[in-house]
Amino acid sequence: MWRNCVRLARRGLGRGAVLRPDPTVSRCGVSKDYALPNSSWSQGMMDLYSRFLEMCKDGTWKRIPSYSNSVDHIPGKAFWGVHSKYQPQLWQTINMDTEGVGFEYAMFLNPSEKRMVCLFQPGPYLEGPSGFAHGGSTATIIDSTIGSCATFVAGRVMTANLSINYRNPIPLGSVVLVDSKVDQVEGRKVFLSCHVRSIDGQTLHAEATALFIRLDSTKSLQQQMSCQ
Ligand SMILES: CCCCCCCCCCCCCCCC(=O)SCCNC(=O)CCNC(=O)[C@H](O)C(C)(C)COP(=O)(O)OP(=O)(O)OC[C@H]1O[C@@H](n2cnc3c(N)ncnc32)[C@H](O)[C@@H]1OP(=O)(O)O
Repeated sequence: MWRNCVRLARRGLGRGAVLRPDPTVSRCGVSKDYALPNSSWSQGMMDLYSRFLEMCKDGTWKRIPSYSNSVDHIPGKAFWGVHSKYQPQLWQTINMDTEGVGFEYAMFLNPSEKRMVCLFQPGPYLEGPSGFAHGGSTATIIDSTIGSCATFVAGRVMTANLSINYRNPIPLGSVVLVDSKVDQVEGRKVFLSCHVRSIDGQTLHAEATALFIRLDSTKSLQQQMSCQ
């Protein structure tokens, strides 16, 4: 399957094909959960996913679907994306319409530990150095995982600072675990840290720290930004 994805990706790129959002989702607004197993997932990704699903059974962990923002999972919090006309497209941009070529991922939240993990399998469209994930895609998945974690703790947040040390390149098609947690909350500031490791835990691919700032919950993002 992985070889097929690479071939498909290369063919598509060769013809200058443009990936489009899934029309069934963007046109009628029906949400599709992209953070679910598909045929592009490797055995390692499937095994890890099953392990976390198992841990969801006693309520320790909670699976975060792709189609709804993590804010949606916090009781009493408003849906962050409701003010944005672009919200329905966000997930397709991230996951693309062809399985396996972009960001394949699944997120799980541990509320009591204020921890969010992301199982991440980068596809060929994310290539930076030959055969490895582009650093920007690693930054994206880190920011999204840490951001979801901060969102769970503080509600509507934005990244103010993200500092990443890249330790070892991530091979395309491999599976890594992005493990983030909240370290401290000071007023509107949420400090977090994150490690990206291979699934056997032997390779540290990246480590990061981040500062997120909580936004005014009574304003839409657009109102918030136009006030500055
Ligand atoms: C791929 C698979 C996806 C999976 C799917 C999951 C989806 C899950 C989605 C949810 C997760 C979203 C994750 C993405 C999140 C972004 O990508 S956000 C986009 C990137 N970030 C931005 O564009 C932010 C741009 N900056 C800003 O808008 C504003 O500077 C901010 C950050 C909102 C802060 O502005 P403000 O509210 O006016 O706050 P301000 O008064 O300036 O600062 C408050 C305090 O923070 C401090 N501060 C502010 N900035 C900084 C800084 N950079 N460094 C240090 N201190 C700072 C200030 O000094 C101040 O401190 P005190 O004086 O109170 O001690």
